[in-house]
Amino acid sequence: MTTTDEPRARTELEYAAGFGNEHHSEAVPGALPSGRNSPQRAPLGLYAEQHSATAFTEPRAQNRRSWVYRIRPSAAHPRFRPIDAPRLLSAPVPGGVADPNRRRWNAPPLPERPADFVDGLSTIGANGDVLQRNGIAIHWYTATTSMTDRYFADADGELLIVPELGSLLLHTEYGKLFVEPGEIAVIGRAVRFRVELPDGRARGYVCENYGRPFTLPELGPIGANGLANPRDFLYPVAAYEDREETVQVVQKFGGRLWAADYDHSPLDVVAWHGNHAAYKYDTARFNVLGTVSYDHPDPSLYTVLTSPTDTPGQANADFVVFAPRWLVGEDTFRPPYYHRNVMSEFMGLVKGVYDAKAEGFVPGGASLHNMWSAHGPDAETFEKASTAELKPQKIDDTLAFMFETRWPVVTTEAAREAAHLQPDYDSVWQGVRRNFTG
Ligand SMILES: O=C(O)Cc1cc(O)ccc1O
Ligand SMILES: [Fe+2]
Repeated sequence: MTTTDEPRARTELEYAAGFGNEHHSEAVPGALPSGRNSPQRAPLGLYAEQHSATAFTEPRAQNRRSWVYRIRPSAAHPRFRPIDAPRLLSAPVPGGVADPNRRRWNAPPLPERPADFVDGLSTIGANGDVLQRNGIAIHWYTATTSMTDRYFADADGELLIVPELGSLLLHTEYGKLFVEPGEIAVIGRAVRFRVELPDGRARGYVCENYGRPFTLPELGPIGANGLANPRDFLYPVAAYEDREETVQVVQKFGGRLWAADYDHSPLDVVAWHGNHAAYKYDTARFNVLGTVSYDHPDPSLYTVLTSPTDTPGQANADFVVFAPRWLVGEDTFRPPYYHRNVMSEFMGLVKGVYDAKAEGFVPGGASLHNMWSAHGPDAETFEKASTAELKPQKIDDTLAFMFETRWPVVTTEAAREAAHLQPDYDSVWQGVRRNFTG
């Protein structure tokens, strides 16, 4: 197999910066036609092809499409056949239960048998409808082998990947992304890729977004800067595989996996331009804003990316990070308040301790507080935070995140029966004392 650049040290990969920019990149000089997208004959004998991630007619501010110049048009492939993937499910979840109970899981174990990124996808829950292009699915991935002769594409949604353990080298149609815990990657809908595991094993979370592509939230009165700044989103530069041998291409389509044997690599894009691709973001770059007076602001202030719906403010999914930050609120209960929320909240932990839970919410684990389910600090956290001296305090060495969504997350049987489900999550609030002095 020949590639444009053999695996290089992680830090040496090149990127192009800017969220949603009209990026352009060529792995071979002259591969990108100038002045038009589809010349009579594309340069270097390449085929021109458009990838439309939004309807042709969507407003400019939303429109996502890229032009790629590849060795063979994507159309050159044989028939797809369905393959089994019993743990990778879609909405509506078969046998799923919309459950008001709060759930918490420990980290899932890594597979004992070799499993690549696709084999290791296991669905926790989903909402909406995969065929209606609304809702999300939430998966864990646990992988112990790299994808070498196998490629994946998700026609059902874009993939927001949150690594918790081990780095990922994502070889995509648009080039390579190296992503490690603390960073996130988004693979655009239907972008073909394969996942290499530089550390030999990997675990993390995936939000499969069936709805509108993730975008940056509006900033309103915050102003022109802040939260996740557009220039910190990094896109790959073109890098192609020129490979003429049998490989398997797996696509997720309509909630099932389908496979076809190609006689070449689908990562044969020599040049591209556009704004539909894959990108990564380092959460350490998140400009955390908070109170400098009193009270605990709502966590929407920590939104990195949002997938909007037609109802303003009601996200299909928000991706929110609880990153290191200073707490300075005066006369304030500083951790997350007790609350009930019509939106549903799935949380994961990449590292450290989350400030609402003294213990039990562990890296690689997860919690689900569905629509209106009452939650908030555990007993120990309340005791400490309600009596602490309110000096400026740095929350450090931690990264929790939330996928917040307008519909309840319907859990899979596998998630409800998992050995790593904590049996008695409710008890974390049992010790909350009665303090009423009447
Ligand atoms: O439940 C959670 O821990 C997430 C959360 C955090 C916060 O700071 C305020 C509200 C909220 O739902
Ligand atoms: Fe919450």
